[in-house]
Amino acid sequence: MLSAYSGSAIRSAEAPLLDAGQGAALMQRAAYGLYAAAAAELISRTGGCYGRTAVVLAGSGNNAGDALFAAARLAGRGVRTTAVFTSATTHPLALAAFQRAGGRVELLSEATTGRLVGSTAAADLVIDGILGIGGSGGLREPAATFVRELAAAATGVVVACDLPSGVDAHTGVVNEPVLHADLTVTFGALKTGLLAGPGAHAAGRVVVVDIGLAGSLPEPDLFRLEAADAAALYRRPRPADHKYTRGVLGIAAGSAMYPGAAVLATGAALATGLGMVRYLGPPSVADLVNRTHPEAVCSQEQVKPTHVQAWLVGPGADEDPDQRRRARDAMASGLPTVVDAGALALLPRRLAPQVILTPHAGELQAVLAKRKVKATRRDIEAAPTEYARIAAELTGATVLLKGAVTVVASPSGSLFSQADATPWLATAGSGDTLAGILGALIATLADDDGDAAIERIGVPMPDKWAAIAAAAALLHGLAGTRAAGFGPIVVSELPQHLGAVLADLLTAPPSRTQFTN
Ligand SMILES: NC(=O)C1=CN([C@@H]2O[C@H](COP(=O)(O)OP(=O)(O)OC[C@H]3O[C@@H](n4cnc5c(N)ncnc54)[C@H](OP(=O)(O)O)[C@@H]3O)[C@@H](O)[C@H]2O)[C@@H](O)CC1
Ligand SMILES: [K+]
Repeated sequence: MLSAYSGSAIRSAEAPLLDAGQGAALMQRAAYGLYAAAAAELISRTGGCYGRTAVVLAGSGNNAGDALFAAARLAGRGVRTTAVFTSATTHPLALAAFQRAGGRVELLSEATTGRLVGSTAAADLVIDGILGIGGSGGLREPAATFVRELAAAATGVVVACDLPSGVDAHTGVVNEPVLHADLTVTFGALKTGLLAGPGAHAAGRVVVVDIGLAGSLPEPDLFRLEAADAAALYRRPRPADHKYTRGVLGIAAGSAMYPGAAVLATGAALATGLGMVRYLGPPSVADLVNRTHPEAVCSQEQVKPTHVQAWLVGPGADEDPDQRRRARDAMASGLPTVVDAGALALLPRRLAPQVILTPHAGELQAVLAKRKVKATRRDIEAAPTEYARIAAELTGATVLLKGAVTVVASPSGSLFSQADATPWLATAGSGDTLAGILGALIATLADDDGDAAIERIGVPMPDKWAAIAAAAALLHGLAGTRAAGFGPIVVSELPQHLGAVLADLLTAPPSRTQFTN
């Protein structure tokens, strides 16, 4: 599991080391890590270092200090380095080291912007050292115009120092213009803004350089599950199991108008693996589910007499009054329940953490509007962690906000983010399969064995449902990525790919990694 921290958490972890006079040593560790990663990137893209060109974009603070010390080391390997200063002052010792190593200096101004955009775009490597965790809001002029024009040009490889300048370290909000990085080299620990929101896309691949903060870090601000965590969380069948001990999921999905949603959710739940799916819905849809998935037990029952460990309600349920009643009863049942699509319009005032809402940004907008929180869809897409957290707080439910990076907020305040999906998954029916996967996971992990699995992966118990939701997003993303390897995704085929993903995960547990996005 990856853990990420806000900028202020990193600052407080650094504080005792700075008080002990280790500031310069911290910067040297950061600069060496940046140099080594940038050199490796340059070599892999251009075949070497000697004679290549690099431009460092340098601001006024320690972020520029890291970047200039790293550039001085690159100059020592024969890289022709230039620093473009966006402000009249900078880190004096780093500037001196950079100039001693032969680096050239340019000052950005209105008059020099056009020329410097041209020379920076032509360089083999650009290191973005304008702002780090000391930045607030968007870039100021003249840096803003320079970066806007540079971002529109084709550049060599872009390496961000600590984080892309203009990305909010805490929320991942991108204050445009931001130079998107191919690689972000971040110091001490992952920053929340590199794993969440649009910041995750601006950061590219992320490498963490250990500068010795590990012992001083507080509780993480955000988690990301890795494939190894999903494998550790997954409940494998045991010799003494029968269909009722493995977990039964009740699905009240689909309607005469949208029967396919029931088929997709059922198929995904079955492919995830569980004891049984009980399907409740109109006869015509039950008939279709029976024909496509004969192992599902179909009926027109209501929620109350149905024996299940968990519920999935909402996909394709439309205005069907029986399905609406089932959705309301499932939410009131006290059982773990996935609430998707149409059922999101039926939420009672207050829910519990084992109820997991799975909106996209538009649906979350409607959920929030009913609770007097005004936000446009764009606001939510720009700051998904903030709005998911507000929704979890206001409803008491766990909230999985679907998006390019999926965010899960626990009503305890914890956050997860998963970036396993491929854009190919943005297609009708995809959400129904995610709901089915999540439904199967909550049905199989509802009991004490589920609690033990949560302990095994090191997640605090109040965040059990959020972690399971994150695991569902991860499995859905991996299955989608695998499916997209064969071209555009046909969602009804996703369960087959999910089966293959699970087979790999469960037979050869994947190794853990420090690289993300
Ligand atoms: N602490 C340590 O020892 C270590 C720190 N490390 C490194 O230091 C980085 C943090 O450095 P930092 O604190 O100096 O801030 P930094 O991000 O360089 O910003 C500089 C200044 O920019 C200004 N500014 C703010 N917003 C702005 C805007 N929108 N547009 C333009 N300017 C803006 C603001 O000054 P202002 O002009 O507002 O007075 C601010 O003070 C960290 O990310 C890591 O790389 C590592 O080496 C490990 C050891
Ligand atoms: K930066």
